[in-house]
Amino acid sequence: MTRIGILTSGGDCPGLNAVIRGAVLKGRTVYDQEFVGFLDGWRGLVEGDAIPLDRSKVRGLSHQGGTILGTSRFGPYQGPDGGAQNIARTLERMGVDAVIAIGGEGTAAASKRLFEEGIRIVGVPKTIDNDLGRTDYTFGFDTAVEIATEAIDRLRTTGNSHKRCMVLEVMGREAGWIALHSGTAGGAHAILIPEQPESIEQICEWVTSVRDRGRAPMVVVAEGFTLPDMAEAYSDKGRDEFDRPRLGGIADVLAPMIEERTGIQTRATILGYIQRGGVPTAFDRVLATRLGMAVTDLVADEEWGHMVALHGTDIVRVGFDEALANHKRVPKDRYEEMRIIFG
Ligand SMILES: Nc1ncnc2c1ncn2[C@@H]1O[C@H](COP(=O)(O)OP(=O)(O)O)[C@@H](O)[C@H]1O
Ligand SMILES: O=P(O)(O)OC[C@H]1O[C@](O)(COP(=O)(O)O)[C@@H](O)[C@@H]1O
Ligand SMILES: [Mg+2]
Repeated sequence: MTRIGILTSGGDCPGLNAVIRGAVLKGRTVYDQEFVGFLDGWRGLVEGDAIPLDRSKVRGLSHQGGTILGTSRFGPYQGPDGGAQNIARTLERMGVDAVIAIGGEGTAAASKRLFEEGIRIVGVPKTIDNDLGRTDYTFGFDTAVEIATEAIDRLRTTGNSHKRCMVLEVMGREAGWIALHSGTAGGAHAILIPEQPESIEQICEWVTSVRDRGRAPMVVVAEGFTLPDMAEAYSDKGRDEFDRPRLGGIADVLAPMIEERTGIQTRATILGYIQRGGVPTAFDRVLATRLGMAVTDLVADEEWGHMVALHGTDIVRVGFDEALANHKRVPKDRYEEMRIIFG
């Protein structure tokens, strides 16, 4: 019997629990695999802190947001017990044969390094930003887009009543997928993403033309968006555990600029962690369950160094290196497609 340790790492998102459930149910049923769950991401692996995961533990999990295992931005090379050699010893001591790491590009980069140093590890892609390469969609993204779209719908009615310009900030550190999709679904008059700088003059031109038609302008901005004169994304919250700037707040920067230049009352809303909380959509539950089930095949086939991914409607296998080499940002033509109707 193969004993597998599962961990969830990086930012959480709806669907993580559905992956865990899918893996445990299929692994037990088809391959007679046994599971433990490492707690709080890589920390649990490094410190050998795990709980047993049997059928009863994953019951009813597919609709539950968050992760029952906890997550963190702790790194596998961190601390006196970190590093591949120590981890190999810890796994042996715990009788764990293989690791399933559910995470984004940071987790995949760490997994790749561990794999190259001999750890039997496979992955499941996770990112709410949807920017991991070689997979069409990641679970959590659809849920975030639904939540952001509902926010736009709600902001519209209050914006219309007051004839105000409403600026909604959504997540998207380096990729503007959530902004592009929710802005498109909600009929935003301008969508601002990290990949495409827009000048404040251009933004105000769109806002003014909307007002001139008697409408209340709706602007959706991703947290990683920069104006042409900004060297980096707006951050006033210090740094995260991995020493990256914590983003958030660009909407508060833009709103007074728009108000001052256009004379239109402008209000900012930062959606924040609401996008990552709560129940996953049906789409995300299905995707997460399928990915969780498929990753047990990777372990059974000993395809270490690979992760499962969505291509069209198929679940396929891709190498960590391949996924990491293709950071999936919004292509110019996808942005231009919508930009035509801004304003
Ligand atoms: N290149 C790397 N080498 C080793 N560890 C890494 C690397 N990149 C990220 N990590 C670790 O993996 C954790 C998860 O990555 P992070 O980028 O925070 O989330 P995600 O996996 O969701 O992208 C990081 O906080 C860090 O501790
Ligand atoms: O939980 P934290 O560290 O505040 O993370 C916030 C960041 O996580 C994200 O949600 C993306 O996280 P993932 O790539 O890990 O899914 C970003 O959009 C946001 O900048
Ligand atoms: Mg990341």
